[in-house]
Amino acid sequence: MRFIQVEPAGPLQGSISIPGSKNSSLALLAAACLADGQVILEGIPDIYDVKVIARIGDDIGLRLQRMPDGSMVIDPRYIHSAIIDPGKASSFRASYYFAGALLAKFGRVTVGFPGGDDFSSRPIDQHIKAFQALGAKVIFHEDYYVVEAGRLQGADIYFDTVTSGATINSMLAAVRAHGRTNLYHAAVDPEVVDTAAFLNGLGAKIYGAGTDRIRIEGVPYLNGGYHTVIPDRLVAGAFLMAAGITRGRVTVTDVIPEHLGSCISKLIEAGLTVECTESGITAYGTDAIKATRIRTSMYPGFATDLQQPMTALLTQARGKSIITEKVYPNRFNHVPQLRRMGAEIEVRGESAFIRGGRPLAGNWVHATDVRAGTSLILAGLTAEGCTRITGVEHVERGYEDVIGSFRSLGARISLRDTQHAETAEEAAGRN
Ligand SMILES: CC(=O)N[C@H]1[C@@H](OP(=O)(O)OP(=O)(O)OC[C@H]2O[C@@H](n3ccc(=O)[nH]c3=O)[C@H](O)[C@@H]2O)O[C@H](CO)[C@@H](O)[C@@H]1O
Ligand SMILES: C=C(OP(=O)(O)O)C(=O)O
Repeated sequence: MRFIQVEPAGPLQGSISIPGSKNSSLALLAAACLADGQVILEGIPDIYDVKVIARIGDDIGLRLQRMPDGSMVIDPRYIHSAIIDPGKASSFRASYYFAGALLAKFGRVTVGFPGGDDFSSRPIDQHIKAFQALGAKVIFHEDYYVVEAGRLQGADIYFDTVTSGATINSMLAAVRAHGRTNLYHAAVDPEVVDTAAFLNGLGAKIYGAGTDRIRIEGVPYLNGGYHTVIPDRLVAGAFLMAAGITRGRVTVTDVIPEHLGSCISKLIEAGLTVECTESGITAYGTDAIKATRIRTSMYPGFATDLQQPMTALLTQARGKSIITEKVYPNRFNHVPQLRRMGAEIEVRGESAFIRGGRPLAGNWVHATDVRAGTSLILAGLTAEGCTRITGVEHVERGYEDVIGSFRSLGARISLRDTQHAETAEEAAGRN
């Protein structure tokens, strides 16, 4: 069994370039299916979820090629099937985008139910409602669903809740529908804006992305094109928090600081000094991290995906912090693991009450999901002794070269295997 080993190494220092956003990339790769020509995407991270999409591509005829410069060339012209294998679909969340993206071209799409991080119920009722509003019929089976439509017809769609996934999926389905679609109560996340920008670059007519009302005028075809994915604000935020928990100094480069507005503001509230340039952010840790209160919400609020590393940081803040999880009220799987390291955290309802300022101690802990993994790595960076984190596959869903990145900042972190409890470097040295 693989595990990540983290040992104390003092303050993290240095600068790190942030890869493309996981959540945007997953939407863009599915959106590329809508094109009628070749697409080049720059900045797609090398993560597990992207590898699964490549395997889905092999099944359905979507050609994906990683070039030596890291860009991805995607050719959707040879797609011959709109059946997404349930096993592959359920191994990540964003498989639902294939439903929206393939519907207009094929008229019938079969997709397994979405997987991804399992921290509570994650309904897709708003995706279904949008497909139905556009004239599609949705049929549910035990481990997959079928969406079919003779011809998609533009419609007015009022979301019952703000959802980035359903907003993006509705854009995908509506972009080649007949006539106008209006999305009301739409999510304003950067990933929504990025997907709209990509599609508009191919010739789509999407207006208002980034506001809560998006208008889409359907077009009969889309060209090929080129696009660079936005940087991963969630990876960037976690590195800034790592500066905080180790009392170090970390600069994240190639980011869009505006995407991290609520995160930066909370880090300052917690006592960190944060400096921004046009495309970089530097966080300076402090010996006196302050307790604070967080309520997660959809963008531009404090992201639920940054809640877990922030929980780790607040274990080191003197006093009582309260984190209230409004997006996924049960998303506290990291808390029992942090408690195994000595953190004093109590979860009541949708809130975690943290009595901070206690030293943490290394232990065997399990990453139940991608951000739980980051939370535990951060905790391990400040803990006494050795922290060993299992569930590496979850971390790999969201982070490209997590080991190399933290090491470049001075962390003592390695990927190991219980079967051969030595690192690749140690093995190389031995031979
Ligand atoms: C692949 C991807 O991009 N994942 C992100 C996406 O997930 P995901 O797309 O699943 O999240 P959404 O933005 O859709 O969810 C936001 C809220 O809407 C609710 N909801 C959503 C859809 C629906 O049909 N019905 C419904 O009630 C959810 O339960 C949640 O409370 O946004 C989440 C919220 O920022 C992030 O944590 C995930 O990292
Ligand atoms: C919840 C997350 O991912 P997914 O929606 O892909 O499960 C995440 O990235 O934190």
